[in-house]
Amino acid sequence: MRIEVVTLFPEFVAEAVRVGVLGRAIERGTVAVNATTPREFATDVHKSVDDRPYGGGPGMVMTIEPARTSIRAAKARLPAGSRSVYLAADGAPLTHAKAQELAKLPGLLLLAGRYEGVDERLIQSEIDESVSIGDYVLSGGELPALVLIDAVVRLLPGVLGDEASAIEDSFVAGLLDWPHYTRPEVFEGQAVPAVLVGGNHAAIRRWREQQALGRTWLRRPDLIEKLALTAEQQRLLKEFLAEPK
Ligand SMILES: Nc1nonc1C(=O)NC1CCNCC1
Repeated sequence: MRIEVVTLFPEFVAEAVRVGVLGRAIERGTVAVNATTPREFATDVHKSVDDRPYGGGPGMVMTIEPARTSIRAAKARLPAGSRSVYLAADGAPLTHAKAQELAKLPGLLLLAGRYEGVDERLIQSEIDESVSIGDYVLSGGELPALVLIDAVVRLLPGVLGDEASAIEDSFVAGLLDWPHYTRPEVFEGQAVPAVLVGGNHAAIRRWREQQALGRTWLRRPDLIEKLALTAEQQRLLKEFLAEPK
């Protein structure tokens, strides 16, 4: 997969993707991430990329040019069938399902905006869809682009050492994750749940599913409502809720 990020801070993106799972996926050639700036296509002496908003109001707006030239140059480096995404607070939510959908594509163009936003005509002419990583406003689209890249790349074949860890991620089942523990087995008197050190894999799977169900019910009832829980899941959840906390 090839990913082109159009951003005013290409060095930030280039540095951030060099670490961890992303960095290894790039080294292996599973994914290529290239970041470029519209500023290299700016024709005025000040290398302008923004201007004041029509209608007044605070802040600045990213102008159509040179961003459009930059986007089109990036698209020319992407394979046919690639998709262009604008990271914006008013975009559609980034979900696991969306990440799975994007992970099937041969390439992605990610536009990371700054300022109040970008000229709407640029979005209309160059962008396939807008995506948001959450209902809050950030100072730039670079962190959202990096979040999207991480969520997508970890789903590519061979990227995760143990592919099961992506498949087992509770979000695949529409649930929050279960709690994780590692050594020491007892820390300041707090022991790891006995089931996890008992070696009974069926009991461990059951406990993890029960924890995922319980935590989702407590923290994200909106997710639970979307699920058609099996009779066994309903029983596990009822048992979880009956336990003294
Ligand atoms: N939340 C967000 N998910 O994606 N992008 C988000 C965001 O806040 N973008 C900023 C909005 C204001 N202009 C600079 C970019």
